Amino acid sequence: MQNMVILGATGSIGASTLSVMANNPAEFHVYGLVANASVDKMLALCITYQPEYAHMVDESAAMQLKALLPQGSVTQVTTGAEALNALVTDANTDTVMAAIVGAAGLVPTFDAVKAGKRVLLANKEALVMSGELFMHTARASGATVLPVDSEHNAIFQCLPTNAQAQLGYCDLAASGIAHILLTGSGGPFLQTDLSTLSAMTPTQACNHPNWSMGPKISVDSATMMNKGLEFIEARWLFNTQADQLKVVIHPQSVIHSMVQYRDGSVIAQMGNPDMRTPIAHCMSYPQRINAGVEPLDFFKVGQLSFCEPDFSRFPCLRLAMQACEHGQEATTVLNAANEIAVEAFLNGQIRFTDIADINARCLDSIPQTCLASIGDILQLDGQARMTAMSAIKALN
Ligand SMILES: NC(=O)C1=CN([C@@H]2O[C@H](COP(=O)(O)OP(=O)(O)OC[C@H]3O[C@@H](n4cnc5c(N)ncnc54)[C@H](OP(=O)(O)O)[C@@H]3O)[C@@H](O)[C@H]2O)C=CC1
Ligand SMILES: CC(=O)[C@@H](O)[C@H](O)COP(=O)(O)O
Ligand SMILES: [Mn+2]
Repeated sequence: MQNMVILGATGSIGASTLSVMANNPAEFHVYGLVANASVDKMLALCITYQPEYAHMVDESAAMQLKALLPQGSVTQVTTGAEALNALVTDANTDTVMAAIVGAAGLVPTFDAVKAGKRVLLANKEALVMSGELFMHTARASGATVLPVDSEHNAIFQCLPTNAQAQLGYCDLAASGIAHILLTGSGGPFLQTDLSTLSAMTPTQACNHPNWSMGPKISVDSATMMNKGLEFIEARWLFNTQADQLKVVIHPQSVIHSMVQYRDGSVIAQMGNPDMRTPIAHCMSYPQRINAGVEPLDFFKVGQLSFCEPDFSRFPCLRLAMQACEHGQEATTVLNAANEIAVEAFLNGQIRFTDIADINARCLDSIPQTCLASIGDILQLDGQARMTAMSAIKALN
C-alpha cells in the first residue's frame, strides 16, 4: 500500500489521480490532499477519501474547511509553509503527486525531492525554473522522479531500462538514441487565420481539441508555450543536447512522443488522450495497473498526421527554445513572465497575441544573477513578475 500526497488535489491532474486511485483501492491510500483556496472541492474530497491531512495554502480557506468538516472527521486541516513541508517529508508519505500549477508548485515539490520521496512530476514549471538543481538534488537524495506530463511519460516509456534508471543524467547517444521527438497538437489555433489571432478569447483559447485541462496549461497549449516549457522539461529529464530534441506537430494527440534510434527505428508511445494513462504508469511503475481508460481504437482514429511548427504562428515556442539555449536564468524569467501574461489574458486585461510580446520583453531584460539555491530562483522569479506587470501596464 502506497501512502500518497496529492499537491493540486482539486485540479484536473488531481482529479485524474484520484480516479486512478479509486480504481486500485488495495494499492494506494490518500494520505494528504493539498490545494490553494477551493474549499468546496476540498471538502467533498475529504468526505469521499478521508485523508489524514488536508492542507490549504490560503489560510482563510483552511479555517473555512475546518469549520465545514463533519464532527469526528479523521482529517486534520493544516496551513502554512512549515506544515506543507512536514506533510511532503512525513515518514508516512511514500509518494507525492506534484500537480500544483505554476511556480507555486516548486517549493513543496523540491522539498519532496530533497526528502528522497517517490515524486510523480506533473508540475513542469518546477523543472523549467530549477531543472539543474532539481535533478542534481534528486540524484543526491535518491528520490525517484517519474514524469507524468504525457509527452515525457511517453519518452520515458520509449527509453531502454538503463536510461530510465538514469533519469537526469543518461547518455542518450550511448543508448543508441539519435533524437527525441516531442509531439504537440498545435492547440485550438493551429489552422486559425493569423490576422484574427489577436481577437481570440480566453474561452476559445481554453478549448483544446483533444485534452481537458486546467486554464493555464490550456492557454499555454494555444500559444504553444506549453511545448516550449516541455522542451525545457525534456532537456533536464533526459539530459538532451540541443540537436537531440525536436518538436513535431501531431494534431490528433494519439502518439504522445517518440524516440528515434541510430539504426532507423522509431519507438512511439500511443494511447487515447487521457492523463489517467501516464498517471497510472507513474503510480505503478515498473508494474502496470488498470487506469480506467478505454483502449485505443485505431479504426476510429483513422489517420495520424504530422507537420513542422510555424514560429510565426507560435512565437512563444521559439522564445522557449531560445531561453533553453541561454540557460536557467532565461527559463526562470520566461516562466514567470508567461504566468503573469497568461493570468492577464484570462482576466481580459490583454490580447492573446500580447502574451508572446510580454514574454519577449521580459527575456530582453534578464537581471545579472547567480542561481545557486531555490531562494535565488524565487527571487529572480519575483523580479521577472514585476517586469511583466510593468509591461502589461505599458500596454494599457
Ligand atoms: N491538466 C493536464 O492534463 C496536465 C497538466 N500538467 C501540469 O500539471 C499541473 C497542474 O495542471 P492542472 O491540473 O491542469 O491545473 P488546474 O488549474 O486544474 O489545478 C491547479 C491545482 O493547483 C492548485 N493551486 C493553484 N495555485 C496554488 C498555490 N498557490 N498553492 C497551492 N496550490 C495551488 C489548485 O488549487 P485550488 O483549486 O485551490 O486553486 C489546483 O488544485 C501544471 O503544472 C500543468 O502544467 C501536465 C500535463 C497535463
Ligand atoms: C496532456 C498533456 O501532457 C499536455 O501537456 C498536452 O500535451 C497539451 O497539448 P499540446 O500538445 O497541445 O500542448
Ligand atoms: Mn504535455
